[in-house]
Amino acid sequence: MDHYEPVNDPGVVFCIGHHEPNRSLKLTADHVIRAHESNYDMLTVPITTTHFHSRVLSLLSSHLSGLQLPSLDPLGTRATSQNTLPLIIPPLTKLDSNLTPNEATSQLVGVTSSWIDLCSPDPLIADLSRQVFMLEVAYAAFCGIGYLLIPGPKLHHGGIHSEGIVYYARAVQDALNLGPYIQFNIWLRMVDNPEMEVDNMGDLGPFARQEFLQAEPTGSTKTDPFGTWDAWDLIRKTCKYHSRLVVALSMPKQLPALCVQSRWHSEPVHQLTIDASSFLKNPKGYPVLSKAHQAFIARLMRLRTRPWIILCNVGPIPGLEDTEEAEGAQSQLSSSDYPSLKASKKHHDPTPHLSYIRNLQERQPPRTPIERFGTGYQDYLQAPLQPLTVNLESITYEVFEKDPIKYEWYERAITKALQDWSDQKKPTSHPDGKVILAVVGAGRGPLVTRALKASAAAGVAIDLWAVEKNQNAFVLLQRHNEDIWDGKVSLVQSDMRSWKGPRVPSRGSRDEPQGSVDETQGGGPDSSLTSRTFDYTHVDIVVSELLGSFADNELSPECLDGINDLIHPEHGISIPASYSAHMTPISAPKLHSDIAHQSISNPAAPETPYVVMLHAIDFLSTAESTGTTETLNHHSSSRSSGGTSTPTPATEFPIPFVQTAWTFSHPNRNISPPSRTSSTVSNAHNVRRTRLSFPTQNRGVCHGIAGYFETVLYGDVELSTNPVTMDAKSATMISWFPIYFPLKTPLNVPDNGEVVITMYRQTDDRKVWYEWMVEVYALERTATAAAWVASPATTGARSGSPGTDASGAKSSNQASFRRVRVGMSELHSSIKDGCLM
Ligand SMILES: C[S@@+](CC[C@H](N)C(=O)[O-])C[C@H]1O[C@@H](n2cnc3c(N)ncnc32)[C@H](O)[C@@H]1O
Repeated sequence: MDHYEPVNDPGVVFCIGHHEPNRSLKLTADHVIRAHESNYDMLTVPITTTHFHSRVLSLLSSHLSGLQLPSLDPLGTRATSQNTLPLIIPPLTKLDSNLTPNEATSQLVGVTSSWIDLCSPDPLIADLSRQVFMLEVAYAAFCGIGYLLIPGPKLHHGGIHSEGIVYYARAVQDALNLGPYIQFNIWLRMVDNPEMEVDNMGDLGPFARQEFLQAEPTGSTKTDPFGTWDAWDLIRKTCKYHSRLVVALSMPKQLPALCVQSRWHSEPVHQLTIDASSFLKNPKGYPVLSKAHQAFIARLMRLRTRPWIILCNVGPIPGLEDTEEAEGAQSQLSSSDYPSLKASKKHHDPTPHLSYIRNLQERQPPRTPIERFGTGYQDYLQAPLQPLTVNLESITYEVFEKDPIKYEWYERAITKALQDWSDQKKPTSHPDGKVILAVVGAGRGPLVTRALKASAAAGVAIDLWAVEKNQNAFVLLQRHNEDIWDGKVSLVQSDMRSWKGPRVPSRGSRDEPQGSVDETQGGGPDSSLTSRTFDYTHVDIVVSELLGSFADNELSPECLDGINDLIHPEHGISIPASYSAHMTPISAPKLHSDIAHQSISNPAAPETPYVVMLHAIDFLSTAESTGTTETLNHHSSSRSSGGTSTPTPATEFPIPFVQTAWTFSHPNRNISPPSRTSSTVSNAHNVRRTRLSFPTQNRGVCHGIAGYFETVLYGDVELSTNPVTMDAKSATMISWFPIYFPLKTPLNVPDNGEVVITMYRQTDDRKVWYEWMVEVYALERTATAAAWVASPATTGARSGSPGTDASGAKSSNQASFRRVRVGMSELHSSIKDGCLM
């Protein structure tokens, strides 16, 4: 069970900014106040002016006019001294920027020039662009600008596609050092659509010399859904997942497929820019967003760090821009778009886009119970609890006890078990015919209360025992026994593994009244107070809740082994009857970045499984159909948040492919008897290993493995944190967050590939730990079926991979595929932080 403190739901407040690309004002504190009065939270400001732009263009043009045509040298390179003759831009002058450090600066988002081309294949243009960029970053840093909006890399240069991104990334890396207090927002489109990448008058891109451009196209001219994400991935990798490097995402009029939306949802999107052209018109002519856009915004707004919304080209802020500029901007809207001022002055809204977004803020869907409960815990890494070795605090138990589902389900399971016991007329271990029920690991006693209720509901008498090793919690158990349970419970303060079992009156003395008894470790009912004699007997029903986020990671198997022999050998049952660990590979850039930074001081950080409320993640292996925006439109109401809710085809989430790693069942009738040659009991039967194959549809990066659990309490009463089954089995249960097994070095995953996870549960009879390793395969189409055909590893898998046939071979139109390993992690091990038994 996980531990976190719930906090009150603060509600969703949008932070909204205004972007005017041609803003030429010298912004002062008064302007910012004006913007606030209009209900905007912040404004963007260009770092440099058109004067600076003109100055750079004239420099370039006079430089080019004096240059010879770039030629290859005898060694075949164009990187010669002649061709790379630098052009140095002199420092900024007062006419080059309208920005002045003042009280308003902290409310401004600086925008660097979009007319540069850091990716240019022409070294002259790329270097000139780099200088412009650096001058702007340095001046923004000097002025105290905290946030910079950096237009994303230009991906298409004649026939060359996505080749210069590394130069862009290198420049950003330098900029991060130049502006040590600036957050750099790389402004990206959601998909790479070459048609959207148009050059404007004065852009440096078209000045690239023909000799550096390739005649023959190397890249596709089609839209690449993951093209801009690929560019981002390269930039942030070059910059080592820098915490001040984030995404400003431009939301297009037509949203891309859900798999692309999900990818961006997992990235650090700190700004969401919405152009006036992305709005639709409602019947009254007012700007509105489509249901799909609303759903995507709602999804982003549930993240721990909500993006700011920047409205672009939506007309002036009233009273801020001069009339000419205002008219220019407004002219983008046709006159029929809005009721004319004359016609309906009373209803005129000078900022209709802003009003709409503010209205959207009010209409944000309510948070799910787990979101409310876990506010502030999204993507927050926690070490798993070790309740076996550490005594929990009362507040921790109090948090557990707030779960609206778990205890209810336990009560149902116990009631059913008692009813079945009675219906099947099974003999009991108590001489009076009562069913002997023991809650082991009783904590502060909520399951004890539920067991008493279940007994009353089923009409089956029980002899109830509660075993707890936490001496502090035991005080409360004693108090509850007196105040709430009428002394009906026999309490045992002991580690369950050394409990000798319940004691019942000997057959001959069973008519004597039985009172409540307190038992300390190894002891029994205080028989000196009565004339009764007692015998040890079996437990009929053992109830425990010792589960962790990955089922067995809080050592439930080892604890329950300790009382295995106490459970009646024929009729005895355990609630839970079984539990299983489940997993799936994920992309989790935020978690990777946090762990990478932690590992500077703690080298074991990437070899530790963490409990974490997964939000900003993307499932790499999903069911084949990832849905469309249409689906999203139709079902925008049936949603909940992040990776923790159950996606169905009717929701906004692609369905993850989650597989079972292994299972434990209790009582375990297969434990081998203790060795005669050794005093220690072997734990070898609790070792597990698995190797599971996960098909991946879209390229991405695997940062680690998400782990979940399912448990059968009794019969059809089950609990689940598995995103695929949790809604059906135990919707709104809040007790557990998933577990996350990180990879030290993220692995790139190709389109239509496979991720294979090998995982061990290891033990040395003193502690338990996990080992994990990930391999990535590309599936190569082979000409004939004679080649070795893919046979995904599925040992231990409960179900086959989507897209694989019964034999495990990928098949499509008779084509065969060969698996080629393209990446492999090291074998990670949590042995240093293993769970002590
Ligand atoms: C996750 S808490 C559950 C507490 C309570 N049953 C509930 O559901 O709220 C697990 C409890 O088991 C206790 N525990 C763990 N291992 C134990 C052991 N070997 N013997 C006795 N108690 C144990 C812990 O001290 C803790 O109180």
